[in-house]
Amino acid sequence: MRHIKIERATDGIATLILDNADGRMNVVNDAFIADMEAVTAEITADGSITGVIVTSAKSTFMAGADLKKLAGGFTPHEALVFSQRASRMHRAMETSGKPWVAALNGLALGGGFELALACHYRVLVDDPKAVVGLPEVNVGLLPGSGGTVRLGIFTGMKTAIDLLLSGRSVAPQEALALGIVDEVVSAANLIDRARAWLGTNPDPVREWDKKGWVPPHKKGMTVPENSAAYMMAVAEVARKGYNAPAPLAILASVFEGLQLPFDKALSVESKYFAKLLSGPVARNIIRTSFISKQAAEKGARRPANIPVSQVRKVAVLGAGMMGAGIACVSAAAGIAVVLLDRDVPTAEKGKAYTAKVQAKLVQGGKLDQAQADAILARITPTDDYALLEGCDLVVEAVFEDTAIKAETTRKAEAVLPETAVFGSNTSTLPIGQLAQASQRPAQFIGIHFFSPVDRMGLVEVILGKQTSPETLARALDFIGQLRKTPIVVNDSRGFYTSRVFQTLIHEGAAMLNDGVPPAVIENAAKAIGMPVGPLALLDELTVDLPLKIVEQAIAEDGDKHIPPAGVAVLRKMRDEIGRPSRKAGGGFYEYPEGGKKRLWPGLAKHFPVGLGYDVEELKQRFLYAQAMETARCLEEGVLETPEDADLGAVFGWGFPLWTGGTISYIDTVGIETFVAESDRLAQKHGPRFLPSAWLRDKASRREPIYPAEAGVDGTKAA
Ligand SMILES: NC(=O)c1ccc[n+]([C@@H]2O[C@H](COP(=O)([O-])OP(=O)(O)OC[C@H]3O[C@@H](n4cnc5c(N)ncnc54)[C@H](O)[C@@H]3O)[C@@H](O)[C@H]2O)c1
Repeated sequence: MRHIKIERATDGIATLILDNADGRMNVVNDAFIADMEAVTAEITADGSITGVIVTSAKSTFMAGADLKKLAGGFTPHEALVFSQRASRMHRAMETSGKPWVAALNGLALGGGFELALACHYRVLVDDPKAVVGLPEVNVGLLPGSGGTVRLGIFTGMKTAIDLLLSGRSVAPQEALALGIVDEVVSAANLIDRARAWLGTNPDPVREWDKKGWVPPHKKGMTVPENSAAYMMAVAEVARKGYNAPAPLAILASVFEGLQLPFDKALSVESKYFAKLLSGPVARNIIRTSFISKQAAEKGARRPANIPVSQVRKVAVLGAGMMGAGIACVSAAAGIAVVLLDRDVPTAEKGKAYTAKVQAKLVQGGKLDQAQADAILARITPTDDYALLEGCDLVVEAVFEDTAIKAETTRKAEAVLPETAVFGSNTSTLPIGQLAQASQRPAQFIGIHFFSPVDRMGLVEVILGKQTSPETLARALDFIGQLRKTPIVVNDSRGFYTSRVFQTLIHEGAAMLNDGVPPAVIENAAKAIGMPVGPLALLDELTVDLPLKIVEQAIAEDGDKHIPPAGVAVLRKMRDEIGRPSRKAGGGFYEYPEGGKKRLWPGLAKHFPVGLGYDVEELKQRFLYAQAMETARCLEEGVLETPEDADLGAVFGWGFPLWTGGTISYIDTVGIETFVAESDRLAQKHGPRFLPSAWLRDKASRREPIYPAEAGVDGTKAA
């Protein structure tokens, strides 16, 4: 047995020690299930064994399912077989005729906690890191090996729904209060307490396996608090506008499970699980937010054969909003930071941002004061370029102005070591253009952070034509030190994220011109899962910024991918109406002092509401506009991989995770449908939706953009 060790004691108690031979954590996969089936059969047949303790040799108990396996592509039948087998594994433990106790020595999540729930008793170590929970909803799934059924019985509908729909991790004391673990004890006492409970001669037959057991909510809808909790949860799911099918499947599985005989309930749960696992949403979420993300973080795009480097001293030029954030995350990663601005008070103000962030972490118990002080002490605010001596890498974050950026580049290079990498945090200016000011264009690169830097995990790396592979490797090593997720794109106007993101706001503005009520526009964007509506976004950005970008693009290459009607709306807001932004006192919204922002009623006069609109088509326009522009980026070589496209979309500008990202969205819709629907939208709304020959060609060959038939780890689908 490779993943489970069995120790037999003279008192008849067998201890199973989970110890995944292939990885850092215990996970549920075929190999583990096979081991567990064999060991359970052995225990059941062995009359000398009187009780079983399950614990782990790792620092955690068990993390859950092997996500690589789950993303591998399942048919509905394969998914059903997988779920039923895992369910049977737990049932075999539960009905072995011996009492089982889970001695949870660390975190137990997902499949790990389902295994614990299948034991007759659970003892959890009293350690803040030893959280328990069923987070499957976060990957578009439900716990499919008894989790929804047992949790429903243990806690009742309301708590089960709360835990399953939030997917939250529960700390030991709360787990005890909720009754999902039976004891919380110190690490030293864990096994003794498990053993002591077995010593009390517990009944190995669960109540639901006894004759005459009535499911707790057999009366179903007639139990008022049960049906009320269910209906309120359904309404809440609708209100939040979830697009993934998992929440509704979870609700149905718990609700129906509480009304059925136990094994029937498990089989219903398996069916819901199979539907989710064989559908595209779970696959998309897992692929982007786990598999591609981890690959990017482990250096998927890092040029090989270049020694791994480490930044010890970084210069951040410009201590404004972005520079302050970049200094903060660099110092927190243990890097010495020179934070330079035009004058010392401004640089000091930038440093104060780190003090504020660290103070919050100390307050929340995430950091102690000495650590916070050490982080702050790493930042040296200055206006003196001489201090840049010895910096391995620079991130320039001064105003978005080519001349100012050129001046800071020249001044910095005069002092920096010959080998230093120069990264610009520009969001729109082509890297090739900025590199003209550099004496060392091979060492010049775009390192584009997102705001707020300390909370946004993505960094878009932009390669100029002359950027060397070594510079790319060193930039990626730096991003790795900051524990952020990189994507790598090639130079062009707006690169990838800024270029595609603007299509959302221009589409929203065009809708206003079409006569769609502003509230409907905002709600349509939120209904697909965008975090903020386009009009609210425009108010935050100020209409000047997208206008400047689009006007330049139109002047240079007559951009046909931006709706002219949307551009006209932005111009009108700025030039005629005089409401360019929130900062300027108001834009599409008004911001009453002390009150909540609300859409500005004057919009109705300037943009009269038309006769009709189709909300589904509005949603489609938002999704298609962004997906189409991403496809163009891939076709033009701005993007090199669909993985970079999806990571940038989801983690850069908040494209809804349920889609997996803009390219996964096209593949999920189906490339032929995407092209046909785009043609329809183009006819109705303009050439920005027209598919290119490249897309049409793929559609004619029914060739998805992600490599066909390959699992996400490169293996053939199971
Ligand atoms: N704001 C965002 O969300 C965001 C996101 C990604 C990238 N960016 C890019 O990051 C850069 C900075 O943006 P920001 O939002 O932090 O701007 P900001 O206006 O908040 O900060 C810019 C800072 O640069 C300083 N500065 C200006 N000229 C200087 C000079 N000659 N020498 C030294 N310091 C100088 C200013 O004093 C100011 O503190 C821009 O290129 C912007 O496009 C911004």
